[in-house]
Amino acid sequence: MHLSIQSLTKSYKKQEALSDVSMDLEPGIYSFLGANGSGKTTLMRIITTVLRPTSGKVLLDGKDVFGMGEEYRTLIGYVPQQVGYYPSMKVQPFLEYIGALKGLTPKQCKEKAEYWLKQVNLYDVRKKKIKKLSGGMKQRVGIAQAMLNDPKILILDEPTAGLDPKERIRFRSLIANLSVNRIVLYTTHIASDLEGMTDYVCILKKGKLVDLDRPEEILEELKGKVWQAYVSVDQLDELEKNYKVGSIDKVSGDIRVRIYHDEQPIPEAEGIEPSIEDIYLYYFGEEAMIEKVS
Ligand SMILES: Nc1ncnc2c1ncn2[C@@H]1O[C@H](COP(=O)(O)OP(=O)(O)OP(=O)(O)O)[C@@H](O)[C@H]1O
Repeated sequence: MHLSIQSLTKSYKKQEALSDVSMDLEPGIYSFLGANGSGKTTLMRIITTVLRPTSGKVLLDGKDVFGMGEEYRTLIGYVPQQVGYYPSMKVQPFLEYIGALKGLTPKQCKEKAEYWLKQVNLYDVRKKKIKKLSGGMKQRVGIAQAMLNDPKILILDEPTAGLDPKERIRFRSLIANLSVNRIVLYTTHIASDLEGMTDYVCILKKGKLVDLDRPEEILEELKGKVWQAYVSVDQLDELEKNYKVGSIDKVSGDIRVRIYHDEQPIPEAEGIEPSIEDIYLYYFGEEAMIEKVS
């Protein structure tokens, strides 16, 4: 299975949300990292065919997915960013209802609902109302409903938003299990979501794909560009004006900062090994700082 995204561009009236994005995807996990408004949701919605691009194509094994209709939609499982999921319905009846909408027989609906409830570890709460579940549980209901027809392409938009650290870990292992023989795409703006969970990182910035590589390759690219220094408050102000600065903390009275720059920014800065958290700050330092201030 091969999903080819070719020169996708999407313009909304005045705004270009995606600009000439191309990539080739094989089974595995792809995480799309980007600041707010970088075009992640727009790209996911085009891949699901919910949204048409202004130009460009999405091909599955050489066929244009917009011409495949139902044949393509049965291969797709989509977990959108915010879903209501009928709060007063109980978990299993909800899944069976979605199964029916997807064209499964009543017997298949029951079997598939029970199978996926076990897979996502929700079997014990199958008789509870959806509104009574935690954020992480609702997220898993979303995954179960997307998996009912065994899609070959699973798309999750911001699946870890609102999850606590334990739920995030659970989510990671669930996704790792699901990615065998499937293309799994998920969007995030949380760098730690990449840790030990993704095969490829796709970095979207202002609608453009600026990098697509294995996380270890991206870390390799950052080598020599991540610096650490101990500074005073005045120096910190100065640094923030001139450089991308991240993870500021106090260490026995001094302020420890990480600075992202292709060359040594100040003489007292020492080069350090890049970590997964640095990927986000390196690419989106400016936006991260704006978010912090606003
Ligand atoms: N229906 C729309 N009409 C007009 N502009 C839109 C529409 N949907 C998205 N945009 C704009 O397109 C750009 C990309 O939006 P998109 O939702 O794809 O980004 P995102 O990376 O998913 O952001 P977020 O993390 O905030 O969800 C943004 O500037 C957004 O304001």
